[in-house]
Amino acid sequence: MSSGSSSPPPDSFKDKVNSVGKAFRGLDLDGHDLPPSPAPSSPRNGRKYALATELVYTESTDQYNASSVPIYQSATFKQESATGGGGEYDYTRSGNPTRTHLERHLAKIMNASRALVVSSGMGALDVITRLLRPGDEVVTGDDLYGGTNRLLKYLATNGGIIVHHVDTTDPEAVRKVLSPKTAMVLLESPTNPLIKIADIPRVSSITHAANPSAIVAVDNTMLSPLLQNPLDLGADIVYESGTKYLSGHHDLMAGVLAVNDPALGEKLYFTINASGVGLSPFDSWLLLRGVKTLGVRMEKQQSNAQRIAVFLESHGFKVRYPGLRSHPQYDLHWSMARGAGAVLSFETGDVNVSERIVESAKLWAISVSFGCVNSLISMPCRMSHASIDAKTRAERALPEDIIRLCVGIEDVEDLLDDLSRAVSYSFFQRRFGWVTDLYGSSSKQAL
Ligand SMILES: Cc1ncc(COP(=O)(O)O)c(C=O)c1O
Ligand SMILES: N[C@@H](CCSC[C@H](N)C(=O)O)C(=O)O
Repeated sequence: MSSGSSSPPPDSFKDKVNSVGKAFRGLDLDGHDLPPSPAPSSPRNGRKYALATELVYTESTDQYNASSVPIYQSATFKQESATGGGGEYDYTRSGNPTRTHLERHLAKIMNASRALVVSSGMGALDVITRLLRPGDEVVTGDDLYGGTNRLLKYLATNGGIIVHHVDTTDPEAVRKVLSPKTAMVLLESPTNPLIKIADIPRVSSITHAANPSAIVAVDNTMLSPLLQNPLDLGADIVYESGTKYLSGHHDLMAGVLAVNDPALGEKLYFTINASGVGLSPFDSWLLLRGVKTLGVRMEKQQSNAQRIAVFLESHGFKVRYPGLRSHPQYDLHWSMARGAGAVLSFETGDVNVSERIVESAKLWAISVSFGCVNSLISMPCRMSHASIDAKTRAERALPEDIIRLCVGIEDVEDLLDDLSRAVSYSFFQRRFGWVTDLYGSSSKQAL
């Protein structure tokens, strides 16, 4: 149902689900939904195997060859002398063996010479923004995660940084605001939640041409290193929220930064040590454990997401997902990435209907975040992006009725069945408001 439409979707949702299901099982959707040739992964930094293998494979550094790297739950490390002689570590804020093991593993997967892990995705962005000085200019998107927007707004208000929000799907729009004062271009691709795609190679090259010292930083949270490696596409820094796909179970908060320039890596490390945001040993261990299953999780999450996107689109909804040919930047996306991820959004044309859908779905938890094994449903304008004020949301054309789905690894028929019932019920309710108890009486808690 595209924005503004008022007619409800067809009644026989379950039948439609089944017919879409049959078609998809045969992967017979006129080639619409399979990428022609996904961007290749370019193995570097000693990687010997395919990425899915490298995710699992880690060299043991443990004296007992433990299969699972130990959690060095120690704040301090004894030294051999008072004059600085001693081991590699002195204090966990400065470095910890469990964290180092994770960082080396991530550097390999992210095609980086150095990766660093911190206490959250926002912590990673904060470390990056410490590279800025008052008077510097930042160019970024007009669709951004709400927390990113909030931190940039804070820096613009309190830190003397000038922030330009432009449509980063248009490299010319970026070029127009570049100046000798541009210190950073900050991209999300795909964006959260409008799933807009930036041409990372093009934006990187025009940025570096305009100002060789400007840094291109890319937030890769929406895809993970399994599906896209921005450092290979011209970016100087890639960062992501490890809270999402990398960990995959919503049981920790983490942020990851990766670079290929050693001097830049040192600057970032300096801030992490100076400000004390390095990831704890236990969370480092948990994240390492999560990363090992990224390949299988992502495979299932993406195939589920594809089915759901096709289903919604086949019922007339405006669906934003780079796995659909209808995505306006489908070819660009697949020239940079090896998958579409498992986050999609769609509009209903009516905020109340959207709210009803979100609240009626039982299997889909109403929750912020994404990349987790269980499926989530949310209304960004009320939740993850509520910190962007309503006026700004309207100026940036963020639809109030937009629903974001973050698809997990459940049985896809269950997900489709639950979603289609929630959708049918909500449109039915809008049309015949006097029927109140057909479906909504069983709350999520009843599950
Ligand atoms: C695209 C994106 N970047 C960064 C973040 C920040 O990550 P974290 O919640 O781990 O701080 C989030 C979500 O929170 C996000 O969606
Ligand atoms: N209350 C939090 C909301 C976190 S949103 C998390 C995630 N990035 C998402 O997009 O769902 C906040 O204000 O930061």
